[in-house]
Amino acid sequence: MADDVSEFDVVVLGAGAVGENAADRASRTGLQVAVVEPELVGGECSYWACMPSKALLRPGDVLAAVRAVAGADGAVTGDLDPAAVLAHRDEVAAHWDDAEQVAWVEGAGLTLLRGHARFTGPRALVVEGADGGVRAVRARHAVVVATGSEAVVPEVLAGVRAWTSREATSAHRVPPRLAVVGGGVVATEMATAFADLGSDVTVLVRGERLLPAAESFAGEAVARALVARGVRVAFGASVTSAVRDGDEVHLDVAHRSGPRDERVERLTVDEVLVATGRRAATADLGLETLGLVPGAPLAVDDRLQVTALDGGWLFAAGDVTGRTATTHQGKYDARVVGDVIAARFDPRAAGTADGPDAPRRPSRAAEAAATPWSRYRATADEAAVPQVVFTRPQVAWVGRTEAQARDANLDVGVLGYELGDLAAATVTAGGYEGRAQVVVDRARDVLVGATFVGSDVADMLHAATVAVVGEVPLSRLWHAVPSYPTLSEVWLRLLEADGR
Ligand SMILES: Cc1cc2nc3c(=O)[nH]c(=O)nc-3n(C[C@H](O)[C@H](O)[C@H](O)COP(=O)(O)OP(=O)(O)OC[C@H]3O[C@@H](n4cnc5c(N)ncnc54)[C@H](O)[C@@H]3O)c2cc1C
Ligand SMILES: NC(=O)c1ccc[n+]([C@@H]2O[C@H](COP(=O)([O-])OP(=O)(O)OC[C@H]3O[C@@H](n4cnc5c(N)ncnc54)[C@H](O)[C@@H]3O)[C@@H](O)[C@H]2O)c1
Repeated sequence: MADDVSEFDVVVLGAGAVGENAADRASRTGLQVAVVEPELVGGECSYWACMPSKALLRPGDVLAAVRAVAGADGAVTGDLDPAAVLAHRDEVAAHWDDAEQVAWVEGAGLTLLRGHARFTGPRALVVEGADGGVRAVRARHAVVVATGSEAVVPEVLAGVRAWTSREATSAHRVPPRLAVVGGGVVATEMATAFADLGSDVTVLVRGERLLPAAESFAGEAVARALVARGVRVAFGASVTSAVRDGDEVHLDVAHRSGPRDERVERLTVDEVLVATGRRAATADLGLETLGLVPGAPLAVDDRLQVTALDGGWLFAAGDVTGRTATTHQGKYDARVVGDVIAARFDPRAAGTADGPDAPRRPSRAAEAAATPWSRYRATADEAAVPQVVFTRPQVAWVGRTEAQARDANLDVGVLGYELGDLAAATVTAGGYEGRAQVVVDRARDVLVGATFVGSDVADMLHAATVAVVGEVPLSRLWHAVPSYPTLSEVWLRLLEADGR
C-alpha cells in the first residue's frame, strides 16, 4: 500500500563515517536523502575503532616521546594512569552517546531512520526499529549500502567470550594478562596500548611477520619494539583449543618452527582479543531478494556502483565493499558516490549551472563523461591508498610495496634511508630509530609507493600521497626543498641516494 511507504530520492544504509558523508554529498543538488542506522550515528570509527583506539595509544606515545629527550626526561617520574587514560578515552568516544552526530545529520537536512534495513526488492526496503516496529521505505532513485564490517572470530575462539576490537577499545578495566590473536593492524595497535596500560601481553601470530600488508621492515621494527617493552610476540603460533573457566581463559597454542616441529603450550590469560580480520556486514540485508549473495562484500566499480546488479540504482561504499578498510579511504569513496548520485539524479532538470563555480557543481553531463581522476571516479583506490598504523614506532605507507610493484611488472627501483641519520632525528629523540623507503617506477620516473617507520612519521605520509597521486617526476621532486632540520629532509636524502 503506497500510503504506508515512506519515499525518499536516496536511501543510505548505515550512518557510519562513510554513510554520513555519502548522504550529505548526495543531498547537495536538493535530493531528499534518508539514512538508516540501528546503532550509534557515527559508526565504528567514532565509538569502537579509530577514535577510542587512538585515545588509548596517545598517552603512551607522549610519555615515550618525553622520556626520549634529555633534559625533559627527568620531568616525568611516574607512569601512565590507566584509570585516567580510560576516562579520557570515554570522553573521546563521546561516552557512546551520538547526540552530536544526530544533530549534524539533521542539520545537514537528512532524514534519520533508526532501525535495521533489509531489502525486499529493487529500491524497496523495510526498516525494523528496536521496538520491533517495521516501516516500508522506497528509494525513488538510488540506494547506497554503507553497513561496514564486523570482526571475524575463528571457530576455536567462538565459545570463550573473546574480546573483539569493540570490547578492547571500550574496555573499562585493564586485564592483567592479555592474549592477542592476529598480527595485523588491530593486533599491533591494541598490543601496544594494553602493554602501555600495564597488561602482560602475548601476541599469537599465525604467520611469520607482523603487519603483512606493509613492507617487511615495518613489521620487524614493530615486533622489536614490542618485545623491548616486554610484550611476547610468538610467530607460527595457532590457537588449537580455548576454554573459559570463570575469569580466566585457557588456550592451547601450537607453535610451529618447521614442517615437523610443533610444540603445544598451555597459556592462561584474563582476556583474549581476536584480531583476525573483518568481514563485510551484508549477511542480514535481504540481498537474496536482489539476487545477490548475503555475507559477501558488495563489489563496486570506480563509480561505487555495485557491479553484480544492473539498473544503475545500487551503490556501496566503505568497509562493506571490501575495496577500502579505513575511514579516510571510505570517506573518499563516499564523496565520489555522493557526487555521482547528486549529479546523475539532479532534480534541477538539466543541472546546468553557469558562473565561476560551475565546474565544481555536480553536473549530469560531466558525470556521464567522467574519466579517471575526475571527482566522479574513485581512481585513488587503485594505486594511492594511505594507511597509518599508530604503533610505537608508527608505520605509515601509501601506494604499492616493493613486492606489489614487482607483481605489477613495473620497472622497480627502491630507495631507502635510515631516519636516525637525519639532523632532525638527533633533536627529536635520543637514539631515534626509523626508516623511509620509496618505490619508484623507473619507466615513468615517478613514485608509486612509500613507507615510513618511526616516531612522528604519521604526518609525513601525506607528502608521499601527494607525490604518488600527482605522479610527480623525481626530477621535479628534487625542487621540493624540505625544511631543515625536519624529518621531511629524508626526501632529499632519498633523492641523493638515487644519485641526484
Ligand atoms: C580497532 C579499529 C581501529 C581502527 N582505526 C582506524 C584508524 O585509526 N583510521 C582509519 O582510517 N580507520 C581505522 N579503522 C577502520 C575504520 O574503523 C573503518 O574503515 C570505518 O569505520 C568504516 O566505515 P563504514 O562507514 O564503512 O562502516 P561503519 O563505521 O562500521 O558503519 C556502518 C554502519 O552501518 C550500520 N548498519 C549495519 N547494518 C545495517 C543495516 N542493516 N541497516 C542500517 N544500518 C546498518 C552499522 O550499525 C554502522 O553504524 C579501524 C578499525 C578498527 C576495527
Ligand atoms: N590505524 C588504522 O588505520 C587501523 C587500525 C585498526 C584497524 N584498521 C582496519 O581494520 C581492518 C581490520 O584489522 P585487523 O587487524 O582485524 O585485520 P588485518 O587483516 O589487518 O589482520 C588480520 C591478521 O590476522 C591473521 N589471521 C587471520 N585469520 C586468522 C586465524 N584464524 N588465526 C590467527 N590469525 C589469523 C592474519 O594473518 C593477519 O595477520 C584492517 O583492514 C585495517 O585497515 C585500521
